[in-house]
Amino acid sequence: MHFTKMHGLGNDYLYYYGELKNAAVLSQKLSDRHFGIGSDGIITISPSRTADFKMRIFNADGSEAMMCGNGIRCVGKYVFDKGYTDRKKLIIETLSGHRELTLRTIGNKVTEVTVDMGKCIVYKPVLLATTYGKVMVTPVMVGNPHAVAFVENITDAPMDTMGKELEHHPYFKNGVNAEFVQVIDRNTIKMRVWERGSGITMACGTGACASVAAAVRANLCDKDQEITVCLDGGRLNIKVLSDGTAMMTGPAETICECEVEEK
Ligand SMILES: N[C@@H](CCC[C@H](N)C(=O)O)C(=O)O
Repeated sequence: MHFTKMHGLGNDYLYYYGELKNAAVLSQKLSDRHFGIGSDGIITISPSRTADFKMRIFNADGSEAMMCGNGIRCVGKYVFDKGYTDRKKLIIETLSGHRELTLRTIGNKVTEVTVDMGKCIVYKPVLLATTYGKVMVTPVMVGNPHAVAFVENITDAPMDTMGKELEHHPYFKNGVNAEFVQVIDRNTIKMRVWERGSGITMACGTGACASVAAAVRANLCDKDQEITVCLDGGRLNIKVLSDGTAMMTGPAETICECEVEEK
């Protein structure tokens, strides 16, 4: 089996062209950073009846996700760099609907991708009790569920305690991705994430959109403005438009090609 390991700001997945029958099991095995290749999960790419391509996302624990912001940029790079398309505007089918990509290239390689991430649905903040204390979170849907908590200092963010616990908090029936956000100024935020199904990752595209949407709701950032989101793995530019649509721009990179023998 042939996989291509790619990343968007260190959020790394193994990309496979075609359908995988045992994707959930393979994702758990291959994502293991000691006994596998090491990744935050597997993403499959295949032809679509309603769009240019279809993507499916499997977290490192084998659960299937509805959407992946860093992953969808890499899908754009994958299909263009490998010659599955020569178009620079693409529609990708995901479990949360269709998303439009605009590819930027240098030579014949994609370097950066802008994605229309669809509308972010921001809910009223809620105060949740955890073993580690109470936390105010803003629930946001970006095709997948997020809980955004604003903190004073991102370096002290309780990632593997409160973040981990929030993933399975009873308030979120299907689990949640937990983001801790420090607002630096009206154009810049810092964000760290505990991802549902994968744990701490270097970056999360949907999480970055959710964080900006929550910051706009709290009047900490402005809509229709490019906001820089600083993540452990680098920076993303996010703009939340007046109708709630998030536009995300960021890099996509290929790490290596991998041959896996099924045992
Ligand atoms: N890393 C992703 C999100 C991947 C899915 C997520 N863990 C979920 O279960 O919803 C991103 O860049 O958006």
